[in-house]
Amino acid sequence: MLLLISPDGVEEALDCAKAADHLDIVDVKKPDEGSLGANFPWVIREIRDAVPADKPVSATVGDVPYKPGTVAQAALGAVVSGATYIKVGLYGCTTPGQGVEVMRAVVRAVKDHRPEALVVASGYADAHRIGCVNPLALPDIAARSGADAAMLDTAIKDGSRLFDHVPPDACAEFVRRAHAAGLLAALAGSVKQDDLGPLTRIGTDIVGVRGAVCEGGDRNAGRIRPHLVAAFRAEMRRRAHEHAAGATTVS
Ligand SMILES: O=C[C@H](O)COP(=O)(O)O
Repeated sequence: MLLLISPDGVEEALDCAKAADHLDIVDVKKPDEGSLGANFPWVIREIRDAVPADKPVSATVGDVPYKPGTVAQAALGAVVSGATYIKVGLYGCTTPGQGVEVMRAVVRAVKDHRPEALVVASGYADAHRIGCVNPLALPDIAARSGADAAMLDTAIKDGSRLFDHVPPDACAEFVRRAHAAGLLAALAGSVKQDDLGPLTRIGTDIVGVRGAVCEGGDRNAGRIRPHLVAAFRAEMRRRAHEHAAGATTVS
């Protein structure tokens, strides 16, 4: 499982760079503009320059409306600025068809510019609270649009967590559908160390985290701390070994 960490700007990205050995993807966002709030192009560029070259930079394009043209242009902005994972939160899409339309436009805009960039279609585990597309529809939306990964995060950051809205069995089904379509499965949403057991067991490819690696577990007032990133990674390793040992015992 890869670890994606979301700093809110250059200063936190520098702290991520100090913990670079313990993380896999640096995800640029602007949390005060929403769960998948988009940051400025120059911030993406600065962060790209600040983190080691072998660490991919991801950028969120926003909690986007159902406006394929607008979103495609924003996605191009993110990839031109140096991001190689482009994440789109389908906030304003109420049907899978709308999600596919937006994501097809994004995939074309991104891949015309940089074919090897990865496009991530993200939905929300708490979709029922905001009226957007069902979380389990995301793998199909991603597959039909030519995206590379399906993701879930929470839209409302009020302390409720991924598993409060989409329990582990349903997340397992999400991962199964993503893998069946040849996609990566990414999960996030106030994930804590305690969630790493189930996330590992169900075969999650990427776990996205912010609050759990901020001081005080506070994604808004706390800052990302390298030692918390290291501790989170250590727990990921422990869970991975435990899971591998269990699999060996069973087989
Ligand atoms: O993409 C990951 C998100 O930023 C997760 O943030 P969170 O762990 O504070 O919910």
